Amino acid sequence: MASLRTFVQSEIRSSIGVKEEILGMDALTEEIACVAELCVSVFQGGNRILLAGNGGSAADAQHIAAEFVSRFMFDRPGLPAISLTTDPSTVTAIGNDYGYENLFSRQLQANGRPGDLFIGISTSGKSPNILRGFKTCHDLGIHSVALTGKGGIQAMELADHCLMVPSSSTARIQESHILIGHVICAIVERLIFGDRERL
Ligand SMILES: O=C(CO)[C@@H](O)[C@H](O)[C@H](O)[C@H](O)COP(=O)(O)O
Ligand SMILES: [Zn+2]
Repeated sequence: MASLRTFVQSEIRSSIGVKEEILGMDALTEEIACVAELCVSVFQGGNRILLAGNGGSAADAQHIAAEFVSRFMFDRPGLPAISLTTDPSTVTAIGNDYGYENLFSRQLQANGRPGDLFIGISTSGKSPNILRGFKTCHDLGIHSVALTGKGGIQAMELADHCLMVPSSSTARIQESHILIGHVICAIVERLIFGDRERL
């Protein structure tokens, strides 16, 4: 059996490989920039960004919301973003009373407003609670963005924008999702608060 160090190196190589592939995809890198501009117009219009995901992607949703509300690269006023995964009372009440598949659609209906933006993160692109979230956005006039992987055709069809990482590995997709999230935060922060010359 190969040494553990060889395994570590091959995992790192595989993660870099997916990111190299994204780097070469003009349509995807263009779409990432386009989603960042959408985030700017949502915030400048006085609206909010709502994020959601399951498992590791729930952590990514919280992580990105925190970058907006607190800070990313430099000090500036907070931007309104909320992760729909972080309130155990809400999560357990909806899960228990309405079913897990309604977890995000119910919260979007309760707290989303027309002009807000929902970022649904699903590596498979098949999680029912995320897909229902996109449908609810459509009904309520909420913009929607899917962060997904190669299999995320349904998510791509339901969301207004889709950032599809060219991989079928959950871990590799998640690693690229957080990279994409950070790039979007960096662009949004600079476009709203200055420092444009560094873009
Ligand atoms: O973090 C990981 C695997 O890296 C897991 O917790 C993973 O997020 C969970 O299995 C999720 O339920 C997967 O959901 P999705 O990304 O397919 O929507
Ligand atoms: Zn994980």
